[in-house]
Amino acid sequence: MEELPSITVSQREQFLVENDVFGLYSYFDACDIATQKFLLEIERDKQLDYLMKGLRQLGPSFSSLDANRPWLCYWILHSIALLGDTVDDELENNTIDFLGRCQGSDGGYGGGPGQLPHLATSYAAVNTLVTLGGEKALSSINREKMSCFLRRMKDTNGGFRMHDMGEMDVRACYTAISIASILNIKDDELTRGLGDYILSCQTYEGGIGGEPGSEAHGGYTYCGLATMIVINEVDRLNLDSLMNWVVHRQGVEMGFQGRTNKLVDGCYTFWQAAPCVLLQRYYLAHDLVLHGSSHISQGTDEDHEEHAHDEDDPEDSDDDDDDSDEDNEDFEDSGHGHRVHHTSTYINRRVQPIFDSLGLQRYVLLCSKMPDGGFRDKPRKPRDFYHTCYCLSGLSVAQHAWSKDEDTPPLARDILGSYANLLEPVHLLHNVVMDQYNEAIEFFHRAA
Ligand SMILES: CC(C)=CCC/C(C)=C/CC/C(C)=C/COP(=O)(O)OP(=O)(O)O
Ligand SMILES: [Zn+2]
Repeated sequence: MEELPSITVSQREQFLVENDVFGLYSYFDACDIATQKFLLEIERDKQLDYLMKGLRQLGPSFSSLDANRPWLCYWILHSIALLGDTVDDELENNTIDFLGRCQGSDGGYGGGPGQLPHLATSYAAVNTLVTLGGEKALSSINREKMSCFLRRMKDTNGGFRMHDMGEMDVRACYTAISIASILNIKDDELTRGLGDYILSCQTYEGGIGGEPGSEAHGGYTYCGLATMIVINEVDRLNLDSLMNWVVHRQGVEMGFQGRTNKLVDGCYTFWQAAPCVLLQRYYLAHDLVLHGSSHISQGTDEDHEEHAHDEDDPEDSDDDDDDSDEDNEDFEDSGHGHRVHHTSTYINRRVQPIFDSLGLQRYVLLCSKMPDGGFRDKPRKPRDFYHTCYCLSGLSVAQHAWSKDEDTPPLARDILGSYANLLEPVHLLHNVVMDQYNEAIEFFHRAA
């Protein structure tokens, strides 16, 4: 008897995931329009309910995250901010007090009160306080001591360690430089040799690994690229190969994988889509040509139509060829508190994303979104706050990817599902919502 060809464990896992994902897409395609609309809804109330409950009280299974408590604050509060909501005064004050107790006497924030200061939890704490905003939250950060902590983490080879005697990697570089940039304490001492270190982590594939010699990975690629942009050395990277690597991480499921030959995962919606947008905007701003691609230029995105905006899309009646760049107040109320912008207003400030933005939104909304709120990695996985934060962050990046700059709002056709799905825009280098970022920058500029 002829032997069946054997498949590897990885091939089998990939096959099972594709089966689940395509099963969900086929189910969606077979539904009537009303059900489809419902399935694509972000369901803000359910999201907020899941998030608010988590911020107030977590069950015993979360004890394993005891060294990550500022991260839980950030994942939850940033998700709430992306949804355009805020917490009440009591929750806000409790969060500020709690993070104050995580702040070490020699600077930086630990994973909980009395724990060793660590760069990752310091980044989470600072981003949480920036997300809360206001005098009390922002002034609770001891900038002088944070500056000492960052200097202590700096290594002579240019990189940073995660904590005293800790490991050195691209995450540490990014978290240190993101904190320093937001708090307005970045200087030559912190940036010296940093570009050399990140450069040594770019691999033959084009992406960036965690440390020299490690495999390229989406999480580290985001960290490395964002760091190079913040320190103004991004042109030292091989940008063409980085671009090539990152766009090819979007697979047949339409979500992103973290590294070559690995499975799709909702959290990479942010870690991989943000570098795509950062690179595309950098290429556009510097008049660089993307080799091997015709769609990076100022597309009028005709093929965008085919992804089905439905009958309530106000774009359908518009003249897409109008390239007027005037702010002609050409909007209407979507009925969800958002104002829908028409193509004619913003066409010159729009671009065809270098990844399939609507496909990515479809993966997040149909495969990662859970019926009772929260988001997950992939079908059959449970929801969690990390994936909720990065699925929502990535969804926001995908929705806003059609704009050449942060000031151009998305059109209805950029958003999969109703315009009520529109999320707040994030600052791509720090992953805090734009308004909160602007407030913090102003505050720490005055504090200097
Ligand atoms: C700001 C900050 C601290 C950023 C962290 C960035 C980040 C997500 C790094 C990823 C770390 C990593 C090697 C995951 C691989 O896990 P895996 O092998 O379970 O997943 P995979 O199969 O998808 O690669
Ligand atoms: Zn994940």
